[in-house]
Amino acid sequence: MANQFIYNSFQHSYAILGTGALGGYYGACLQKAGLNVNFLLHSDYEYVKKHGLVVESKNGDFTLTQVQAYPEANKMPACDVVILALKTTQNHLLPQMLPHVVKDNGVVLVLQNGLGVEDEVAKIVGAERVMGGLCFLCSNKVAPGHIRHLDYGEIKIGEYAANYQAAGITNRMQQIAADFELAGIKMELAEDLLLARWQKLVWNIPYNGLSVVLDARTDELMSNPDTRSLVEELMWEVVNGAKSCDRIIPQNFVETMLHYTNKMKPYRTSMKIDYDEKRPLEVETMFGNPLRFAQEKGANLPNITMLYQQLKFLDSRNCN
Ligand SMILES: NC(=O)C1=CN([C@@H]2O[C@H](COP(=O)(O)OP(=O)(O)OC[C@H]3O[C@@H](n4cnc5c(N)ncnc54)[C@H](OP(=O)(O)O)[C@@H]3O)[C@@H](O)[C@H]2O)C=CC1
Ligand SMILES: CC(C)(CO)C(=O)C(=O)O
Repeated sequence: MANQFIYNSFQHSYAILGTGALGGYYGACLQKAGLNVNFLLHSDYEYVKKHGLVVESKNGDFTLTQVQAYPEANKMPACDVVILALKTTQNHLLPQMLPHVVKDNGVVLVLQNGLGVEDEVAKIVGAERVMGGLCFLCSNKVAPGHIRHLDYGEIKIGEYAANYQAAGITNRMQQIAADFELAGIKMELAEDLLLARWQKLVWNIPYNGLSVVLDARTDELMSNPDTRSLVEELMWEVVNGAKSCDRIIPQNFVETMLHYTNKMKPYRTSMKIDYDEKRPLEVETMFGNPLRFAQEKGANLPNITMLYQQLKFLDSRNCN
């Protein structure tokens, strides 16, 4: 809902850990709106330091000729909000990166896909300094310092509490949402982060997984009756996984996700892009962790288990 949040005159400082498709897009939008944003770069640090960031977007292209770019997290200033936008396959770096870059009263906002990352981050910075967010975004990094935003962009954020207990709506969530809304990003507040994460998996588990295993785009998976029914079966298994964790995904949610994907432009999922580029897949956070959460509650998810095993095989062969 546009302008839902009253803007607080105190503006947060932001750190973007991972200036790629997602972090580069949201970070650039925040800077363009006048916020203080610090970017952690990797392979294109020198390039971005010199030339800035280019964003091609369906909402209008823009260039930031100067950005506060850093080659290492421990050279960044401590910030109010640290946006975690690395691929989850790089999360082993977090114990070195996070303690320095988040202020004592700051917060790490995990914008990665999957499940269970907030638990890991809480072990490093404490549960009271963790929030999560689900991004309904189609964006790619297409060249050094060059982000292409293809579609959507809404973010649903939720507070984290130990063991993913529902934590309700807080003042700081509203303040962060106000910053993003100022930057033109549509925001939603979730009372229950675990439910929101399971709901996002209703999309990610079938499409990210099948796109790799079957070498297919979303439109191909939807137009063939066999794969269309496989997608739906996987979605219902995710709904069952959520149920095992006492989270009820409404019946019509599966229909909504199928309809949403039918309306999407043909899309190569991020996992498929990673596979094609021979990068490691986010298989543990997107498949392994949801399976482990459900298994701990005694639930058996056979189709997702099979997809997980196939993806692990493909991933290990692809990266060797
Ligand atoms: N892209 C999208 O539309 C969406 C993405 N997501 C999720 O967001 C997360 C990020 O994905 P996405 O932005 O697509 O991924 P990208 O690969 O585009 O971005 C990740 C960035 O992290 C950087 N990076 C890698 N290693 C390091 C390091 N050691 N130090 C600093 N930076 C590093 C990479 O730099 P370099 O390239 O130079 O190595 C890259 O720019 C994932 O969990 C994804 O599933 C969720 C919804 C939509
Ligand atoms: C559904 C989609 C494609 C965009 O909202 C997405 O969330 C993803 O690629 O992870």
